[in-house]
Amino acid sequence: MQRQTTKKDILVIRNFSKSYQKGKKAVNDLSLSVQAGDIYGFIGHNGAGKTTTIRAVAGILEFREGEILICGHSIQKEPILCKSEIAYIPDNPDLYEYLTGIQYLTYIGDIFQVSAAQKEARIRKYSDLLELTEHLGDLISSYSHGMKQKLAIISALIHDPRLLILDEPFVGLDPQASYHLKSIMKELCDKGSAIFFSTHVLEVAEKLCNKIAIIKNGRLIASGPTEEVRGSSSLEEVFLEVAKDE
Ligand SMILES: Nc1ncnc2c1ncn2[C@@H]1O[C@H](COP(=O)(O)OP(=O)(O)OP(=O)(O)O)[C@@H](O)[C@H]1O
Repeated sequence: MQRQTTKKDILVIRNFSKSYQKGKKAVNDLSLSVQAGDIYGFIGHNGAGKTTTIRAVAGILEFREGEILICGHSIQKEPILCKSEIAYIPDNPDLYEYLTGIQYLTYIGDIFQVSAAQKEARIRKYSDLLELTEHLGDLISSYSHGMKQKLAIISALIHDPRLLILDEPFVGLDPQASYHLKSIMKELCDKGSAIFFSTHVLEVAEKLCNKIAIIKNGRLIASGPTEEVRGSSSLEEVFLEVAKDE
């Protein structure tokens, strides 16, 4: 019998499949759930199907097989409602280069109808933390890759999302920014939100995540609490073992 969703379920993926080409499934019958307070790491080899899953969860990739629920609502049937609850940071954020940092953040805050006071407070808090405040008046086109990533992170936090979805968030961030991002992730989850993110950095996944899913050739091959997935080995050992070709 299919498990009912509970109030704590922030993200439920049920039997999700996606093919780009006929006859070849990029993701095959994937099911998992992310609950309030979870920092859920999604790991797998190149081409395993992580970004495909993440883009479907974020509501920017159409699919016909399976269902994805955000706080109990279908991303296909109620996309606007779902998108008001989530924030998605792709691996290579596409920002409006002709805006300044502050113009961009204000614009994103307005789209999510965040009050002026909350917008200002969150922009100040996260820009200070990520040391971007002094650059907010500059055009985004002048930003380095890491600065653009920081801006994307701040913009994702402006509406205090229930679900933060990140694709390879630590690539390109300096150690200090990585440290602050990890503390932001923990803080968000302590407040009852949830995080679902892909990474190739297994040490980070092992330390940061209370739950892990491993995907291989489009199929989920392990998922659950990090200690259970890891068993008595390190996550790296488990990953290398399951990544071997059958
Ligand atoms: N737009 C697309 N058109 C056709 N095939 C695609 C497309 N996007 C992804 N694929 C294929 O789907 C499969 C899964 O790709 P996906 O990008 O989801 O993997 P990934 O786990 O995110 O990989 P990586 O770690 O390299 O980012 C791969 O075989 C890939 O070639």
